[in-house]
Amino acid sequence: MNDDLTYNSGFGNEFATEALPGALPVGRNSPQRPPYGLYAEQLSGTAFTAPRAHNRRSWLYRIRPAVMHQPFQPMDNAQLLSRFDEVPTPPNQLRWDPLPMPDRPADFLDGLVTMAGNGDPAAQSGCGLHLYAANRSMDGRFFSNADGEMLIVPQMGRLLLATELGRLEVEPQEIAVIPRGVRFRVELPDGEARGYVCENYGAPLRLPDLGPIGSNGLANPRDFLTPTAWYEDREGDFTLVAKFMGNLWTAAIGHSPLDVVAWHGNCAPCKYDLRRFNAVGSISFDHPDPSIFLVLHSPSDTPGVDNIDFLIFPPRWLTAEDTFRPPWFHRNIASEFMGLIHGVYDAKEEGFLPGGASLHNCMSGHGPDAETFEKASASDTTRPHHIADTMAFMVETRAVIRPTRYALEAAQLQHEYFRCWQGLKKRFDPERR
Ligand SMILES: O=C(O)Cc1cc(O)ccc1O
Ligand SMILES: [Fe+2]
Repeated sequence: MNDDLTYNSGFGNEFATEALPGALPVGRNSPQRPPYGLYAEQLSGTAFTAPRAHNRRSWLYRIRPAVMHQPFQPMDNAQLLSRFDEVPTPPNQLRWDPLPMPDRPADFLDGLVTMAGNGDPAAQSGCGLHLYAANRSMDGRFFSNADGEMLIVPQMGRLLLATELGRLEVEPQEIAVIPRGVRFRVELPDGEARGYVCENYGAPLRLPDLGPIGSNGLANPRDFLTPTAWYEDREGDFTLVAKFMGNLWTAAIGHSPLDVVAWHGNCAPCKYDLRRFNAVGSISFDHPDPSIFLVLHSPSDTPGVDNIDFLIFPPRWLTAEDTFRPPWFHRNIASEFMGLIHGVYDAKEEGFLPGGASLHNCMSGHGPDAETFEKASASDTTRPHHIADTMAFMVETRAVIRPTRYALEAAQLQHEYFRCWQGLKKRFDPERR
C-alpha cells in the first residue's frame, strides 16, 4: 500500500476534490477567472442528456487545457487491435497459457496484446480483450483511449495509475476502471506486471440492480475508491498516445497532461478490491446462474441484455445439498472469456493457469473437466465445502467473442484443451435409476 495515495469512497458519486485549497470554484463550474489561474474544462462520459442516474461528467481545473498538444500522427498499432474479422472465428473451446514476460524493455502500452473482442469502437458497442506484460514504467509518455473505458485486472505486480484525476495503486485481486478519454501513465512499483484489460466500447460500467437480493450485497458501492486530486507541473518533450477508432496515434506535448489541480463530478477512475465482494449463492440446492457473481456491467440498448458483464468467482462456501456443485455443463447465447488471477478455478483444477485465459463462445458446449466431474459426483454434499484461495473472472458478452490471429497462432494456445472432456464416461444404464 502506498500511503501517499488518498481516495474517496463510493461508486459513481459526485466527488469534489482539490490538491490546493480553494482551487475548486464555488457555486459555479466556469467562472470568468477560475482560482490560481487554472483553466476550467468539462469531461463528459455520457450524452449531455443521459438520464440523471446514468449521467457521467466531471469538471476539471487544470494548468493547461487538454487541447494543447501538437497534431496526432499515426503510429504502429503493434498488437493492439479493434477489428475482429481478421480470421474466421472457430466454434471451438479455446484456452491459453499465460504469455511470457517480455524479453525487451516494454511499458504497459508496449506490452498490450489483443486476444479477442467484438463489436466496434465506431458503434460504441462491444469490447476488446487484451493481456499486458510489462517490465518498465511509462516514462515521458501518456495514454488515453477514446475508443473505450479500460477495466484493468492485474494478475501479477502492482500498477500505479497516475491519471488526470489522481493516482491509484492496484494490486492483483484489485481492479481499476479508467473512463474513456482520461489521460494516464502506468508505473510499475514492482518492476514488472502482468494482467488483463477489458476495453469497453459501450456504455460505462455500472453496478447492477440487486432486485430481490435487497439493498446490500455483491459489490458494495462504498468499497469503490476514487483518487483525490493530484497534479504535476512538469514541462518537457513528452508524448501523448491516443487510441482512436481502433488505431494508435502519437502527438508531441510540451507538458505533463496530469495537471488537474482540482475536479468535481462523477466521471472519474476508480478501483475495487475483489476480495470485498459479498458472494451470494444457494443455501438449499442447485448451482445458480453465474449472474449472481456480477461485479459491474455495461448495459446495451436492449434491457437486461448486457454489452459486457464482469463477473468473479471468489472464495466462498458451497452448501447446496444433493447438488452437482461445480458449474454445470452448459451452452449459452452469451460468450465467455475467462482469466485466472489467483489460485485454482473450481471447474478446472488443471490447465487453467493464473495469467492464462479461456474462451467459450456462443453455444459452444463446456463445463467441468472429466476429473472435476468425477470428484463432484462422488462428494459428500451433506457438508459445506469451502473454496479458498482463488479468484477467477469472466467477461461475458452478448456478441460472439472473436479471437485475433495473434491469439489463434500463439504458442500459448492449448491445442489439446478439448481432451479434458474426452474422459467423461458413458454412465447411462436403462436398468438402473
Ligand atoms: O463456464 C464457466 O466456467 C463459467 C460459469 C460458472 C458458473 O458457475 C456457471 C456458469 C458458467 O458459465
Ligand atoms: Fe460457462
